[in-house]
Amino acid sequence: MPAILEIENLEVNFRGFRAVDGFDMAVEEGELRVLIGANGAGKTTLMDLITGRTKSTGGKVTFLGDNITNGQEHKIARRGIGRKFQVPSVFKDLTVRENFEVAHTRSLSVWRNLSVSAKPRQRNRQIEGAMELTSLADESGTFAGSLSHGQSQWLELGMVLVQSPKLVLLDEPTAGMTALETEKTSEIINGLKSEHSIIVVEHDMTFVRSICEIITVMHLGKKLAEGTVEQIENDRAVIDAYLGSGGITHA
Ligand SMILES: Nc1ncnc2c1ncn2[C@@H]1O[C@H](COP(=O)(O)OP(=O)(O)OP(=O)(O)O)[C@@H](O)[C@H]1O
Repeated sequence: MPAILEIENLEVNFRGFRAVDGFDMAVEEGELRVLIGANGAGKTTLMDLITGRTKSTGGKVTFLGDNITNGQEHKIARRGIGRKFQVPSVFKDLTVRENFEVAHTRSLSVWRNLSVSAKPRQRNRQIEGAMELTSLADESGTFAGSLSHGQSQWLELGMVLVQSPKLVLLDEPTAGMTALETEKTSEIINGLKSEHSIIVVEHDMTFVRSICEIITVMHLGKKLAEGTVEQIENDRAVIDAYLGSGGITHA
C-alpha cells in the first residue's frame, strides 16, 4: 500500500521551543492510525502542521505524493484533508440534515472550480450515507442545538465525511463523552475503516484498543514508539515516558 501521508523530520520552533522536533510518520492508504502522547507532547501542533494552520520550520509533509509542507490551510483542505476539531462547531439553529447540506455545499465550491456540478440525487446519496455512518439518520429533522454532546460530535464528524476527504484527522473524538457514547463512537469509527484513511488523536486507551491497528506515540515533539497496542503497552520507553501521568492506561 502506498503512503497517503508521509511526514519527514518535521519541526516547528516556537521562539526556541521545538513543540514538534524531527518527527517522522507514514500513514498508508486505508489505514487507521492512532496518535497518543502525554499532555504537551505536540499532537495538536502536529495536526496544525499537517493542515497548514501552523507553519513548520523544518522537514516535509507529503500527501498523495505531493509536497504540501506549509501550504495554505484552505488549499490543503481542498486537496482532501478533513479535520474534526475537539469542540464541535455545528449550526445549532439548523437541523441535522441542513447542517449536512451546508457542509456538502462547502465541498461543492471546490468542485465548482473544476466545473463539475453535483447532481441532486448524488448529493442526497452522499448526505444520507454520511447520516447513516454517523447514526444520525433518525435525527435528520432535529435541530442541532437539541442534540446530545455525543450526537453533536458525530454530526461534526459527518459534516467532515460528507466533503469526501481522502484523509480524516480526528482530534480527541471521545472528549467529554459518556461511556455509551464512547462505545458508539468506536462503532462509527470502525465503520469508516478501509473506506477512509484516518488519524485519531486520543487519550482514552480503552477507546484506542477498540479501534486501533497501529499506534504512534509522541513524546516531547518526537516519535517515541510505533506498533500494535500490545507492543506499545509493553514498550519500556513508553512506560517510562508516561510515569508520573499515571501510566499509559490513564494517558
Ligand atoms: N503557538 C505556540 N507558541 C508556543 N508554544 C506553543 C504554541 N503552540 C503549542 N505550544 C506548546 O507546544 C507544546 C505542545 O502542545 P500541543 O498542544 O501540541 O500538545 P498536545 O500533545 O496536543 O497536548 P494535549 O494532549 O494537552 O492537547 C506545549 O508545551 C504547548 O504549550
